[in-house]
Amino acid sequence: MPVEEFVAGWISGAVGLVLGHPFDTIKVRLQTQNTYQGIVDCILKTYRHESVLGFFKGMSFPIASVALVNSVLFGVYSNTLLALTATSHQERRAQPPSYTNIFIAGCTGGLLQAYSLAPFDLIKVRLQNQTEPRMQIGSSEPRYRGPVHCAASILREEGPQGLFRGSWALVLRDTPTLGMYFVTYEGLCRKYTPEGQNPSSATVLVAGGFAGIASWITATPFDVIKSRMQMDGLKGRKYQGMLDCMASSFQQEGIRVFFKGMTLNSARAFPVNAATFLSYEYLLSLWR
Ligand SMILES: CN(C)C(=N)NCCC[C@H](N)C(=O)O
Repeated sequence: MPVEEFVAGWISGAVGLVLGHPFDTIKVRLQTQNTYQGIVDCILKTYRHESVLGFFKGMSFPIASVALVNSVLFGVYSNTLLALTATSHQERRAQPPSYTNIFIAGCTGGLLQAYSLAPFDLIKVRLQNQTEPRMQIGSSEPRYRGPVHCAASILREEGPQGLFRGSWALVLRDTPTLGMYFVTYEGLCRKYTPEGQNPSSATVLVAGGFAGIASWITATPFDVIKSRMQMDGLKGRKYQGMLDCMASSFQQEGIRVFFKGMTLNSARAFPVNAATFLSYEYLLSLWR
């Protein structure tokens, strides 16, 4: 089993994560709190109340976990393609796999990624939603003192299953959309690359960026439900389950609720995934 894909997936994921985290914090707050009037209002309030540090809340745990999560995604994707087509990453330019096989491999990577991501993502969302400014004498103490305290509190108060709250919505968000992510990336690379050659850096950047946008636009409805399910349980249970969360969100806020955070998801997706694919392809070319 080629391990380079796992390592390249880890490093490229970390690069993308740091670039995209401020967008992600604003998006999570807009999806789960109804106190903001829009993107600009949320950015201004976060900055005034919590300084620039507010945008980076909840980032330490994803940085630690991106090794696992992104290497699972890229490693499983590439090794599933190897099993389906008997071609390694290097051979795939000369013998391009079918889009059906790329889709199946992407969905498999997405499914396994979702399971490894679930507890880390839940802790990230809980920390991102803490709006108390850090280290100010006299200000109220945030509920969680950091990722480890957050994980321990969830385990104590909500049990081990509490760490997997929202994981069904996460699986539904990531499985089909990651199939689409790799199909879009490969499709654009092939369209703008002469046959048998490797795509240029510019092509990789653009194809990666658009793959990110396409997948995040389609992922947004389940992303909203996932974030709400993850916040449920903090102050008692509001939803009976995923379907109840979908129905009551729809009843209270209309169809618009499923598109909350879509603009930010798309704006974040381009730079994050352009950087992710560029570093992934670059690292694999170094080890060839
Ligand atoms: C639509 N979804 C869930 C994705 N495209 N996921 C792939 C993750 C890529 C990158 N780390 C990111 O956060 O955009």
